Amino acid sequence: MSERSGKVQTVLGLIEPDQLGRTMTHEHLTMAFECCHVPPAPGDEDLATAPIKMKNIHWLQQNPYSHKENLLLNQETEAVKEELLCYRKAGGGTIVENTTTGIHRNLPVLRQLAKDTGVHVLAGAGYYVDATHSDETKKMTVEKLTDIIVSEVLHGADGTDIRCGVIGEIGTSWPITESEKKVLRATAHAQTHLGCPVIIHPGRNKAAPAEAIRILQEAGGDISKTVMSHLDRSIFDHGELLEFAKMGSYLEYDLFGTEMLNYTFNLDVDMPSDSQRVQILAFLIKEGYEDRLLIAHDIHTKNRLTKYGGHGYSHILKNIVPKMLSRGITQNQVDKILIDNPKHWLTFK
Ligand SMILES: CCC(=O)NCCS(=O)(=O)O
Repeated sequence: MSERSGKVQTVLGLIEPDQLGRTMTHEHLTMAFECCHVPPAPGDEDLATAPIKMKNIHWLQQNPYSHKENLLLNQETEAVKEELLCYRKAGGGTIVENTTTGIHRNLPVLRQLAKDTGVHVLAGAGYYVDATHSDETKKMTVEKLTDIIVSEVLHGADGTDIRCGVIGEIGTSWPITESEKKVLRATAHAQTHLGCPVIIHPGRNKAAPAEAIRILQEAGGDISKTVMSHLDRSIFDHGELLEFAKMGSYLEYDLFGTEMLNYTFNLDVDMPSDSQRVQILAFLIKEGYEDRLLIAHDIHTKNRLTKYGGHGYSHILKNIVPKMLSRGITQNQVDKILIDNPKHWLTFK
């Protein structure tokens, strides 16, 4: 048994699982997303370079990835700190910060935010999608990748002594690349060694979540302690969703607050509204999955912050929970989704 067994590892050290409280299992507090810039539509070039102003907010919400400055959440630490204080006031306890290598993880900033706000923050080990893997990363063996991920959890990451409390978000594209497959196998090996929580970012295809789970499974990963993120934009057919749910991972709806007409990363996808997300949660609860559901906002661009007219980190607590209750989801089920399920996922075996 390790010192982590039965505990949760935050950026300020180990805590008891009961200390977590209400938990957003997929957020970013500081990161940069230049890797995923989408050129603006013809005619929108001026909007894409204009300073962020009230009159441009709607365009920004519809085209968040076409404005380079909007992709730099790491410039907004003061605003994020204010938001975390509001999150605490609204009853929030913990944030799982999913920034991994490739999108500018900054552990000292996470530690300072946790100290300044009293919100428990967990950091993520491992690597984002292939497009951000360095040449050095791409050349690594599964064994080397495993050693690095294990060390990020046991000793600290990025040259600091700040330890990660989850592996992920581990990035995958569609189709999953060879480098991403190695990282998935290393994730499974590290999880076997550590007994820790894992969280996966699937490629933008309905087959992507199951394929990532199969690779983890074949490498010995513990799927019952693994979260599949971004199901909001991945699997739409209810039958296919239930087939995926049977594989046994946690099912995460983590794009609450994102309502856009054209999802520029995949124009075939109609991004659901928050009301539709609540309907899907109610459906999965009816089908017996209330112990496997997790929710979050996945804030990763400036426009999602209240400073820029966005919904902020408290949207779920302030607006979505009342909506869930009004749609027949019970308080006990809400508490499972926000408190009990995150607690079980985040506790080391
Ligand atoms: C780093 C943040 C991230 O990957 N968010 C997911 C966005 S999406 O793929 O669901 O559009």
